[in-house]
Amino acid sequence: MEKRIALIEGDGIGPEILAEAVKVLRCIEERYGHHFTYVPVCAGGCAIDRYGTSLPKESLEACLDSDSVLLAAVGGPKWDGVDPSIRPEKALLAIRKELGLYANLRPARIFSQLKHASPLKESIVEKGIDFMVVRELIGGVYFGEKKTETVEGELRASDQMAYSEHEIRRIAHTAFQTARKRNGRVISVDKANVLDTSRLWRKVVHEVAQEYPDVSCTDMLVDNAAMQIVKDPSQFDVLVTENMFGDILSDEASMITGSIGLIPSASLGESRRGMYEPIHGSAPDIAGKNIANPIGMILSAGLMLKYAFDLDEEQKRIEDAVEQVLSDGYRCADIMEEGKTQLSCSEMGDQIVKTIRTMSR
Ligand SMILES: NC(=O)C1=CN([C@@H]2O[C@H](COP(=O)(O)OP(=O)(O)OC[C@H]3O[C@@H](n4cnc5c(N)ncnc54)[C@H](O)[C@@H]3O)[C@@H](O)[C@H]2O)C=CC1
Ligand SMILES: CC(C)CC(=O)C(=O)O
Ligand SMILES: [Mg+2]
Repeated sequence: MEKRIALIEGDGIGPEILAEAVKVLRCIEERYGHHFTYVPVCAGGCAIDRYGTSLPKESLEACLDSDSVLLAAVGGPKWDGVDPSIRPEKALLAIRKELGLYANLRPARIFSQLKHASPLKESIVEKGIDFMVVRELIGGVYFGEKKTETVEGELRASDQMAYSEHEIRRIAHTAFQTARKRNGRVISVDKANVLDTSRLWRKVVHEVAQEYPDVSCTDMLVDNAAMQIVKDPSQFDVLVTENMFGDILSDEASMITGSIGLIPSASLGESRRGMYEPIHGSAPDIAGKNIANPIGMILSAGLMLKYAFDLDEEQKRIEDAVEQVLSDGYRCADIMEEGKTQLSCSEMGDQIVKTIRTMSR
């Protein structure tokens, strides 16, 4: 199989973790006889430094010309002072929007080997943590009109939060279809006691629910959802929500599995071309030290093989190798426990590659 993969390493730990994902992909190519062409794409803070803008036209075109995009992370304090219109994060938002990637699937599943890495009590973890956050990705407050103006002698800023029915309907379908392949339970999270956007969200989700009589659908207010995720995560199967709530709740959900560094994501739209990205950011506090956990990035590459290229067996091989490495007692610093062997970012990549090579097909 021949495929073009746009690689966006971005900033902070981005280059370190993406290098490990590419190592793993090259190993998969070798073992399964595929041929992937890797196209480095400059976006984020590094593009501001080089070209004066976080998403040069050529970079967006390279993403549009690819079969899939693999993105590490963008941003960092170095660019906090730049004009908001060219911030590193703007590049990420623009790629998602231009590629029409309205659905961001963020799994929250605890590896059995990492039960002690969860900050939750053992009695809660034992009940199980395995749910999917289905986050709307190209609407809501991140994309609404922004304004900072002087009103009556003081600055006033506003960000508009808006949703149209079709934007809610399509993500609701994604959630119900996802639930059908899982345990048939959708919890829709909103703030319908306060927000008009949430009241519309609820109405449309309920309409779509009628088309999926085999899937249960309940509503939960977002403040309660934030609490329920730590109180009893086993109640969730598919959690569907709007863009900002999903951004926040998925970071929370990641931590109860041990670390944000473990969680991959798939950003999908109508076309086959999606973007695959770990859910964390550029982690400037640990950048350049070779200590970041590359597992979320590597599992994102795995999701790309499955969703973009239908390479289910290859994806499974990567996931199995990650589990094997954890069973063998290897850990990165973020999930390190007594009695285990601590690996650097690049050593973790090497160990996963070595394990893929030694596993029988
Ligand atoms: N998709 C993206 O490109 C995203 C970019 N960002 C940007 O990243 C920058 C930093 O944001 P923060 O709020 O600090 O969030 P962050 O997710 O980068 O880091 C939060 C904490 O998690 C740790 N962490 C993150 N990934 C890790 C990994 N793979 N292994 C071990 N530890 C890891 C970091 O060291 C830090 O302590 C900001 O500029 C932000 O805008 C934030 C979220 C998503
Ligand atoms: C950096 C942002 C644009 C969004 C974010 O935090 C995320 O998608 O996880
Ligand atoms: Mg986030």
